[in-house]
Amino acid sequence: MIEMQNKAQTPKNQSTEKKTEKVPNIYEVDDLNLWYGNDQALYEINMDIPQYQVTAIIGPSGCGKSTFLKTLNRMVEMVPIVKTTGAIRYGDQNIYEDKYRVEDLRTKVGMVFQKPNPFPKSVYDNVAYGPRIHGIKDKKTLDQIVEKSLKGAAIWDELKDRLDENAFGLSGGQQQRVCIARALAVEPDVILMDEPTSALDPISTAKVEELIQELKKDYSIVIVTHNMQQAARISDRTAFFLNGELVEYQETDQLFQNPEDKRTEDYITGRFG
Ligand SMILES: Nc1ncnc2c1ncn2[C@@H]1O[C@H](COP(=O)(O)OP(=O)(O)OP(=O)(O)O)[C@@H](O)[C@H]1O
Repeated sequence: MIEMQNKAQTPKNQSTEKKTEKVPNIYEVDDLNLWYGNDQALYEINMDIPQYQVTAIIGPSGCGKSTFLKTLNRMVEMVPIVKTTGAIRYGDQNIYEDKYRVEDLRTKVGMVFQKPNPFPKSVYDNVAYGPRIHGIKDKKTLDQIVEKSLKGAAIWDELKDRLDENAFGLSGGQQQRVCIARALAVEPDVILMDEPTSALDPISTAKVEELIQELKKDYSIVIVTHNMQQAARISDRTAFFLNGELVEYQETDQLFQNPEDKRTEDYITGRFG
């Protein structure tokens, strides 16, 4: 557990008191190891991820950032040669236990990828996709979900008159916010983001960063980023990975201003990576 200003004890959408309390964790990662075939990509990762905060994962290319992110929704298992040991607790359950239903996890954990990946469908159908899969057919309910999700992704005003247009016709920044709306539409608890702004221009990047700050009131966010300035701007806690190890995990200000590990210092001062 982490001592810091609490934003998490209150239910969603309620104002939060500023007081120092323990922040509950959304995930607790215990001794996680991961191999692709014989190659180990993650080593003994222990990490508590706090609820209703932004947790950034930084580190040089190939250090295991995306792999780690994809362990949090078990998407990493889509690679058949993957093997893991250890545990990731979500709530009171280990999501790597045989009996855990991965479908349950998928409704609670949304994911946004590096390149905007809308479906070749209308804006409306992109956002309504998840709810429809979950059996919602009523048009009025779907209309409400689409509006709420696009508002949540700060793109309703831009798109409310273009809901029938193909999402492929939108700008990259708009596409990415539609993808965020698509993730929000199934009302997840967590949003995993894998370099969500690396394909965007600076203005769209600023919009998505602003949006992330809004979203953390209602969602727990874990974001992989190559961009250290971005991690410093938007995250509450930052984890520095190197060669598959979690070298340092701190409150973001502390990690960037006063890192404990020499390797972290070398990385954030640009000595490698
Ligand atoms: N599908 C896969 N099959 C085999 N090895 C993989 C696979 N995906 C990743 N790896 C290996 O696992 C290690 C970690 O890769 P990962 O993509 O998680 O790193 P990363 O830090 O996200 O890198 P980048 O910043 O370049 O995206 C690398 O050595 C990579 O080659």
